[in-house]
Amino acid sequence: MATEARVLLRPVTFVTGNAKKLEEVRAILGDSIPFRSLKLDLPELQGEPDEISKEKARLAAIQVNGPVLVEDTCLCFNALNGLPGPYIKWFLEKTGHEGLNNILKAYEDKSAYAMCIFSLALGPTTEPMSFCGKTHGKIVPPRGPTDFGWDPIFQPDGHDQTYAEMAKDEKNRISHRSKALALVRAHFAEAGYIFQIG
Ligand SMILES: O=c1nc[nH]c2c1ncn2[C@H]1C[C@H](O)[C@@H](COP(=O)(O)OP(=O)(O)OP(=O)(O)O)O1
Ligand SMILES: [Mg+2]
Repeated sequence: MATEARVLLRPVTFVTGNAKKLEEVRAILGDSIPFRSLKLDLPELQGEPDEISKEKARLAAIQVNGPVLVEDTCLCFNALNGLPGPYIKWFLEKTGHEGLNNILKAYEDKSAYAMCIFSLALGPTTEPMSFCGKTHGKIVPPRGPTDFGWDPIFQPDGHDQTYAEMAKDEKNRISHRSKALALVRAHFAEAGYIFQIG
């Protein structure tokens, strides 16, 4: 059955307040999906990661009044059943890399996963869709440049470097963000959106 083509009159706006995320999204997507970016620090609810991301998309779609893409990133410690999860931003700000390592000193299990949930809303009245990517690894004492969040303390499985130590294109090949964006691209390929951008 042919998918109904949907015409988008505007490029998708990727809304984020985080310049490093935007840099990675640009590098990963290239020109596969026409998008522009908008810097807004959207309020984030408490709750399950999928709902937090969808709610960001709803708020962004109202502000932009057009198609939007947002994402919410979690860092989940298995010893803590997934926490800090969506609250990693505040844990990182208040306790730093050292504090995050110290929390896990109480546990033998240092395993963790990085998770990105992108949410796409085609407009202010359509229900957002989510796309989730995960990369498994472990929490280690910080190594490498400190210019992006918790990258220095996350070492993905099968690698001996932290995200921070890796070359950018290597991180982008294996990251939670690129896995989620592969699903976003597949959705765009299947949904048959047509961009009529004047
Ligand atoms: O690949 C990553 N490698 C290392 N650190 C990362 C990564 N991706 C997000 N992060 C940090 C940013 C923030 O401290 C927290 C997620 O919080 P999160 O709300 O998703 O990000 P944000 O508020 O900075 O930007 P946004 O305006 O898109 O919500 O983890
Ligand atoms: Mg945020």
